[in-house]
Amino acid sequence: MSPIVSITNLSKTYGSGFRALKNVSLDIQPGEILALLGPNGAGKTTLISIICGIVNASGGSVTVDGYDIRRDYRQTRSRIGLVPQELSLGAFEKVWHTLCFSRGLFGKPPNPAYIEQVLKDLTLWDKRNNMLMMLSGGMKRRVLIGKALAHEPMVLFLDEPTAGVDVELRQEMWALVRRLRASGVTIILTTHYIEEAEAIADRVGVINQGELLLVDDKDALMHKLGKRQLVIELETPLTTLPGELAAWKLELSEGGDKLAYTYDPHKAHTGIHELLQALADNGLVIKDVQTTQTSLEEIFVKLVKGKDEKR
Ligand SMILES: Nc1ncnc2c1ncn2[C@@H]1O[C@H](COP(=O)(O)OP(=O)(O)OP(=O)(O)O)[C@@H](O)[C@H]1O
Repeated sequence: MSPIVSITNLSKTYGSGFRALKNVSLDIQPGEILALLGPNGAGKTTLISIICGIVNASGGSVTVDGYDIRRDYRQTRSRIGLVPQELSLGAFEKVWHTLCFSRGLFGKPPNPAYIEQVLKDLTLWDKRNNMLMMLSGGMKRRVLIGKALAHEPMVLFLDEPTAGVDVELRQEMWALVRRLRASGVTIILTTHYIEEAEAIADRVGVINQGELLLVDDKDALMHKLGKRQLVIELETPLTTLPGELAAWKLELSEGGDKLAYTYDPHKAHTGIHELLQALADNGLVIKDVQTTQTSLEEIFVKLVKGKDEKR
């Protein structure tokens, strides 16, 4: 399948001389949800802004559905919907009119049935005649999504869709993103929230200081870099580990009451069965057991930190 967005060696140096993007290359496949994860100032918005034609690249190229963003700007822009970070909506405009107007800007003929569907999908239908200033923050955010969808784009960019949004609304937004994907829209979102990437992305790209450190399938990333730990709580704390347990490379907690065994859950043989047997053979009585999985957050922090330390 050809990528819907293809980014090749993209660079951006702002007028101040600051290099916000350094040779970024990335292919985005139709129908996927890609999360671009990175700390403040990593270059995420710059990347999106270049693809949407708001910022000019200093080098490299981008195609959308096979069209070049510079040469075929109108073709590419009409295929893209952008939901910006900031709420930038007129106060007195009505919801329905906002979406219809936005559609018109792209030269698309009116399609009330489509706009109705978008508003229903965004659960804004009963607010269609409300002025924007009468809406809650969460509703305004959904109007921004509706505006971005009004011209039927193939690719939707969401810049920090849930920044400053409460937990309930965040879950609602995630469900909405999934529904949009199911309707065939490719979604690229930027986020600081690792749990957001973990919850909805098919692939995760990590950006730091203008560089794309990696892009990988979310599950593969967790699989490759994630580790699982079995934490065993003992009835009686230990001062030292019995030599017979050396093979498991256990970590003994400070108080001596917990043993941590790190293993690969994807291996046919994890060694847990033998470990439990060896504990019993050494007269160690287990009080409790617990398993923990490295989160995407830990993986992300390790990646970004590792890169910073090399500088
Ligand atoms: N117009 C500009 N002129 C100069 N530097 C800029 C300009 N716009 C952005 N930058 C710088 O480029 C870097 C990347 O900014 P960008 O907004 O792309 O980051 P981001 O990853 O989206 O950050 P955040 O998560 O905080 O939104 C930052 O250091 C920023 O200060």
